[in-house]
Amino acid sequence: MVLRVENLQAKAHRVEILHGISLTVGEGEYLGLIGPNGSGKSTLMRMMAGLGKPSGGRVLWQDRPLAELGAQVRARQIALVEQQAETTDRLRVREAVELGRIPFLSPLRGWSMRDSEAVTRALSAVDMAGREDRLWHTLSGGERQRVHIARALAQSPALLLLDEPTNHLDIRHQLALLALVRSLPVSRVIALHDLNHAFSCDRVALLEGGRLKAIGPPAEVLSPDNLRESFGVEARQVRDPDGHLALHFTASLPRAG
Ligand SMILES: Nc1ncnc2c1ncn2[C@@H]1O[C@H](COP(=O)(O)OP(=O)(O)OP(=O)(O)O)[C@@H](O)[C@H]1O
Repeated sequence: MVLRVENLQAKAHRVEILHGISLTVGEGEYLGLIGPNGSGKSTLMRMMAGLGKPSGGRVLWQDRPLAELGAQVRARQIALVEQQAETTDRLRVREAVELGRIPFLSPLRGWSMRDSEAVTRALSAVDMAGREDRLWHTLSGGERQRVHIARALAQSPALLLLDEPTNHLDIRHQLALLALVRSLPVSRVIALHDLNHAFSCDRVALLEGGRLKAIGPPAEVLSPDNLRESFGVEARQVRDPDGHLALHFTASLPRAG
């Protein structure tokens, strides 16, 4: 296992947001994170990246408290793509992706071919290779999202944390991105709103009200009971002709109380 979250609690403005979450991320595992709006997915992602201080519990990276690792060491291991990540206006696409290599540079180790190759590979992976000279402010929302992901890929992390990475992306780029993420030989945690995408994860963690309600194989966690209780929808699992599971949503339920 690469990452262990132990009884994690987090507060914002004295209000408790995460209430004692415990889970692990295995080596090479693809873990989906689902839950309704405000259930704590982004907060948990940030804590897993070592950003933000827990109000209780801890996060361990390969059995060492994440808080004890220096920022540079952490950045060589863990990359986070946040939901509304922004960057400076005058940056070009390639420059934005080159930022992912900063954790590897030092006075003794300057920019090398290896760094350039990592940047080129990352740009191709997100289908932005032909647009590397474009200025940031001229990019569409989806193109910006792809550049952010390329920056994280250029970081060559052992753990990639993606907070709703398909936001802003058209369907072709959504599918291409999810196929890419699935194929990466590293540990990955991905927050998803499209629950059908969660079926391709190794395991799925369901958050509700800052608590871990369920974690396990997608078909178990995406059960009609869990979806009714956590999301307030009626849904059933169906198999397509190729044998893949998908959710069929039939109704949204009135709020209880
Ligand atoms: N800086 C903050 N100050 C106050 N409240 C916050 C802050 N950050 C998060 N929260 C609250 O914490 C809760 C969890 O937020 P979080 O963004 O982690 O949820 P989420 O599951 O990622 O939501 P979404 O699906 O809408 O992106 C929400 O109720 C949110 O309003």
